[in-house]
Amino acid sequence: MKIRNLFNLPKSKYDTRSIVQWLWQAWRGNRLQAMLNAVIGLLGVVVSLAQVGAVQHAIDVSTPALQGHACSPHRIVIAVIVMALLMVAGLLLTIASTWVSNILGIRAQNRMQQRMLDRILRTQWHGKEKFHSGDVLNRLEFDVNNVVTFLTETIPDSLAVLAMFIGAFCYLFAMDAVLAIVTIAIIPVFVAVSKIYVRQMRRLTSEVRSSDSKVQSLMQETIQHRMLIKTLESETPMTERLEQTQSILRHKVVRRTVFSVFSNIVLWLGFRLGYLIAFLWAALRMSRGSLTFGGMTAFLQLVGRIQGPARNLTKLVPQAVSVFTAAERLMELEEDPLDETGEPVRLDTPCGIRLEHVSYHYEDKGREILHDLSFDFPPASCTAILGETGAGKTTLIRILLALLSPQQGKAIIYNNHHQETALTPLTRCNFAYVPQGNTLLSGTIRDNLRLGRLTATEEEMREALHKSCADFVFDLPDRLDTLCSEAGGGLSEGQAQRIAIARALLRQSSILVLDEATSALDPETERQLLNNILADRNTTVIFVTHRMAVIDYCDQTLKIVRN
Ligand SMILES: Nc1ncnc2c1ncn2[C@@H]1O[C@H](COP(=O)(O)OP(=O)(O)OP(=O)(O)O)[C@@H](O)[C@H]1O
Repeated sequence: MKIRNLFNLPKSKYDTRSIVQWLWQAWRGNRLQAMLNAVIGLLGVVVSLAQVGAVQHAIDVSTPALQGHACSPHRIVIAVIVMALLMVAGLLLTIASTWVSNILGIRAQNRMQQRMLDRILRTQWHGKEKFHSGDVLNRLEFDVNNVVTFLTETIPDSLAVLAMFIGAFCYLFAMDAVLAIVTIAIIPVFVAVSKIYVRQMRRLTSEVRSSDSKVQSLMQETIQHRMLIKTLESETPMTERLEQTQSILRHKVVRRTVFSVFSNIVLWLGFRLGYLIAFLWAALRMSRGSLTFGGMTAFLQLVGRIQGPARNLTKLVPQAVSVFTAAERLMELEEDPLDETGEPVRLDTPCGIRLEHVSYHYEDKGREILHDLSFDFPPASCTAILGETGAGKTTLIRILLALLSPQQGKAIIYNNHHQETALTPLTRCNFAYVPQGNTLLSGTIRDNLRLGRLTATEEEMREALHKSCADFVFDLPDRLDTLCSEAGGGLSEGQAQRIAIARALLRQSSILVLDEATSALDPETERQLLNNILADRNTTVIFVTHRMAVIDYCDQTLKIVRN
């Protein structure tokens, strides 16, 4: 029977086999931690069962009736020393387990987050994001944590738990077979009940997870647009919206908690009942003289050591189900194909671009944004792309940068040395791009410039800043080490734009694409900047612009007309 049917999981787009394969791959990356946890867990079982034997032995050697003569203090002391050594061993194992969980745990989680983030960054892009960024963050944080904890702690711990269960059962069986069977007789009932439990818990947990994602998405978007919200005087509506979203989450958490408390009470009653039965049985045997006092103590400890693992094993099922949910949520992030990989194709400068009958429409929109467009951007030329808003200028830029590929026609990069090739992600190295708006990241100005070229020297940064009319950086108290907050916070729009242009210049690419990149500059600075950029006749420059000042500098224009 399929696992999904067994646990009544809702239909998913991934089959059980692919989820298990995905989890297996994830496990392979964290083998060391999982194995260490398993070894520590198994040693813990050995120590724990040895403790039972040691206590039994210590009590028995201290009981005169059993010894038939006065007890030897020497033997009692040795028995207690053995108990103490086993306690120390238990403590050392607990320390080792905490160390492995915390130190190696955070490493394993970081590794998986890095891998996922890298995958997301290299995924093909189709014009807009599939998931809300808050939702993606929620998955990268909680679902990754869930998967890593399950693979590196829960599964190895379960091995130890199983070993403890079997070891304690055998020990008890050797002492009293009937009692051992009575102790585990309740397990089939648990398995039957846990099926109903899992179904309900799975539904409640997935509702809580998706509400949690919504709360995080709302908070993230609110903080991101704090300025806008202030200017719209929408602080109260936004807080109220958060309260509404959170109240749904609270309601779902309450429902899940009520269900979980109820299940725990039922579980607790079952285990207590089992314990009382075991106690009664052992007490009766002791009263008849067929069980020593040490034996009675061992009995009770062993019942605990059977019931504890049994309880933990029952928890494994809902945990496994929740890991399946987490794995599916992470697999969704890896669903889209990767960009083409390989050696970047860098052509000798200057390069041009030829569009041959290019047509493009976004996947979910029927309207053709670009229709049968043919155009030549010759090497070392300067072109202005014009067009009314929404006509498709940015779409065309995305095609040049190979972020989108046309459904029809060809987009080719070429040079005067007869090199030419179709535009692909591998030809992106020939481009430097300055997008619309403020695109600086948090960190220093130097950090932002290094995104243009990691190896850029201070002198090269100075030169690029000078070319982009951003000499003001050297008048700031911390110069290149001036800290910007998110989206270049702390700088004016025009200052951020000029640093973004310097960052693009540092790429030293043969084609420079600027999307409304001078919109926040005063006419004099804009003129100076255009002169500086166009002085390099090895660079092909493409402006998307509505500004006459820019158009006047260009050799040709391309007007995109709305279809
Ligand atoms: N990811 C997308 N999915 C579907 N349609 C899109 C997507 N991105 C843009 N569009 C649509 O494509 C059309 C062209 O958009 P584009 O951003 O290229 O226009 P634009 O000329 O750059 O506009 P503006 O001057 O306002 O920036 C618009 O009608 C827009 O609604």
